[in-house]
Amino acid sequence: MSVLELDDIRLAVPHPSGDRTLLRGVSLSVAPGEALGLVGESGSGKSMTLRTVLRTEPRGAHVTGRVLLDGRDVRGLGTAELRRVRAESLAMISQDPRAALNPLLRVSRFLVEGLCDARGDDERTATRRARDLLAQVGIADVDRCMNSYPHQLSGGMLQRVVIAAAVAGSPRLLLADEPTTALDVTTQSEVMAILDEQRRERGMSMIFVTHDLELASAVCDRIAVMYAGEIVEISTPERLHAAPRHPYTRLLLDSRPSLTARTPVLPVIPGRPVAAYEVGGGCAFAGRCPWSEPGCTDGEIPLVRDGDRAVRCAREEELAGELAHATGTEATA
Ligand SMILES: Nc1ncnc2c1ncn2[C@@H]1O[C@H](COP(=O)(O)OP(=O)(O)OP(=O)(O)O)[C@@H](O)[C@H]1O
Repeated sequence: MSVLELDDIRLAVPHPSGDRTLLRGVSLSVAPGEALGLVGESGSGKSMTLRTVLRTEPRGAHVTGRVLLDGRDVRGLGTAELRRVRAESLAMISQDPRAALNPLLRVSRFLVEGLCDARGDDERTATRRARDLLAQVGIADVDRCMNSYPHQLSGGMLQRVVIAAAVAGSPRLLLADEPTTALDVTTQSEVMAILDEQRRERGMSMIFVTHDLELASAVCDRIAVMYAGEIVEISTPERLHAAPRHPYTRLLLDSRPSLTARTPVLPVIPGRPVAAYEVGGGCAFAGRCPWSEPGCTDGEIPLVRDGDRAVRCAREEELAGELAHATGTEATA
């Protein structure tokens, strides 16, 4: 059974000019121990998807569809049960570790109180565990870290503290929303390696939200590509790179900077990203797609599954070969 299954999640928020759709039927699953990358441009709905799992969507949002965590629909849980499920089964790591820590508490208090609450540890046991956890996430000077207030630590150190707290109870599912985006490049790779190592050692599943297709490909078993509030392609990193099936994925791959090809200007995807609420009939990407035809703007285009892959493109069969071999020719500067 999947650790997480999202089944046709639709989300709309109230707006003075009428409800605005932000998610248009997101379906995905995460297997035990699996890391799923959720990739797409800014505003495509990646963070909002995670928020439906945590049930922290904007106030007044209308949500339909099912969020099954180990087979139980978290959308139907009462407050007390939701709190218990969140504490036992889910952990969130966001871009800004400072938001997760109380600025008035030393790291030791943050970790020890968390461990006492979550596991019922006494203070001595929790302190010993907190120190072990900090060592496991690569903190060299554990004493100094335990005695520090958040403002005395670097972003990289703080994110390690947040990772230590997140993995402490070995939750079933880690939700990581751009956990390294705010860090410098060297710290980014160290923190990412620690997160990856801790997750694998504890057999935890993860949804990893990022703009960075390469980073997601390095640490995830499968990648789901989002566009305008829906998933347009799911695949393994290897197959996604070798043979993307959706034009948007192809153009995302083409718009990566290359260290070897000398291009005077970086190729970009033509046009601007479309918000979910702006999408009419047919394919949301049709207006920017070099391969679109008049038929692409009609009706609803389903996400068609094929083993561990899935694609939402009306021309998927015709384009399969072409998308696999196109190399940046369709992206424009
Ligand atoms: N509280 C809110 N109320 C209304 N709309 C919101 C709210 N938060 C986000 N949105 C809108 O929802 C859409 C999806 O946002 P979301 O944060 O999920 O995107 P994202 O793919 O995670 O982008 P980014 O990579 O920039 O974080 C965007 O159009 C955004 O403007």
